[in-house]
Amino acid sequence: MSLRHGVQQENAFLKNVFQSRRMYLCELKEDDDACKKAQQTGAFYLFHNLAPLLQKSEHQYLAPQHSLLELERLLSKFGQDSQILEDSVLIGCSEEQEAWFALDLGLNSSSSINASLQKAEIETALQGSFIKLTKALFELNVKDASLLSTAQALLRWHDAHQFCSRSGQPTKKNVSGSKRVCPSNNIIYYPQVAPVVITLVSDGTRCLLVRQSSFPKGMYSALAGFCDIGESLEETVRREIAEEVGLEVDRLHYSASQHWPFPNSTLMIACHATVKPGQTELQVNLRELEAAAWFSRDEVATVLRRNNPSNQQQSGAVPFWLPPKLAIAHQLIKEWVEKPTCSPLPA
Ligand SMILES: NC(=O)c1ccc[n+]([C@@H]2O[C@H](COP(=O)([O-])OP(=O)(O)OC[C@H]3O[C@@H](n4cnc5c(N)ncnc54)[C@H](O)[C@@H]3O)[C@@H](O)[C@H]2O)c1
Ligand SMILES: [Mg+2]
Repeated sequence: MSLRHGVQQENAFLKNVFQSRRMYLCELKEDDDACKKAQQTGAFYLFHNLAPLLQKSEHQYLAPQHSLLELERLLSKFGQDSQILEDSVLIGCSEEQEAWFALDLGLNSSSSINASLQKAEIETALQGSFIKLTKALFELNVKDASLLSTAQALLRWHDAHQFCSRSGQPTKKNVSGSKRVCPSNNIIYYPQVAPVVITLVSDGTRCLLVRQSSFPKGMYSALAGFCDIGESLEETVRREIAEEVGLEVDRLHYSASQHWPFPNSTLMIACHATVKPGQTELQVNLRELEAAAWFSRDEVATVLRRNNPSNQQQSGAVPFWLPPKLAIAHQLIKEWVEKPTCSPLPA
């Protein structure tokens, strides 16, 4: 077998695995019986008031999985019936089609008659701790960070959408948690995503970094803003940049996107934008930003190389730091530093 043929076969195999995983997830989302069956052999990630159960291992957190049987034993140990399991949501599946679910033991949902379980007691029983995602996200591996972010967003959405906004009646979740339905009028509610554009603005030689007062001390990032209803992404980019720093965008191009769990789960759409040389004077909107400034490629490259606030405090040499690797702002900034001459598309 030639090398090329071998690579083609492997690619075809990977494509099949990906395809069958997608099809399986699609079936579980819509088919309540299939999803209930998948719970029997599936794995559960646990939360308490939207904080995931984690175990500390050396320099990172691990997210333990539990089987349905283990959960039923846990609930019975605490004198709870297993009705709370109906609140679990489907968050993904393995290549071997083991379905993954998330369940919050601390939220009092309408479908659960159980009082929320005591956090400390569960932590002791499961040898872990419920840790806020804001604290743990950057110490998780990429797969767990993504799964737990999705899980938290879905659990939060269900917790906040238990009643129909038309009839006021309780809505009912399907088994997978991909929707809720109002039994009195059949209105279907689907989990919502708020789109946000995040843009790294450049004048060709420098990039614009900004600070909000809510950012950790010393951290600068790219400029971000929520899409208004009726806007295209391009319109949002132009409006946000005009509103926050008073600049006019010349060209922009799309880079990548990311689900972001903070503060309430958004879809971050990342772009690069350029302004015309000579039109770089900033009018910083101090209601939105604490500071905004142009930084040279060398300054940004230096900070990227040693991007850890504590390192910088020790040396005292670098006055600011950038978002961590997992954040799409970091990727945008890295792209700009590494590909200074990438040609922008017309907006
Ligand atoms: N992943 C990353 O790298 C990264 C980097 C920077 C910012 N962010 C995220 O981008 C998001 C938006 O940035 P921003 O705060 O500059 O946005 P912004 O400039 O639009 O300002 C926020 C304000 O927009 C209004 N708003 C409009 N629609 C909203 C909605 N659906 N939800 C909440 N507020 C809404 C509110 O008044 C809010 O105070 C933040 O949630 C932040 O966490 C992510
Ligand atoms: Mg903003």
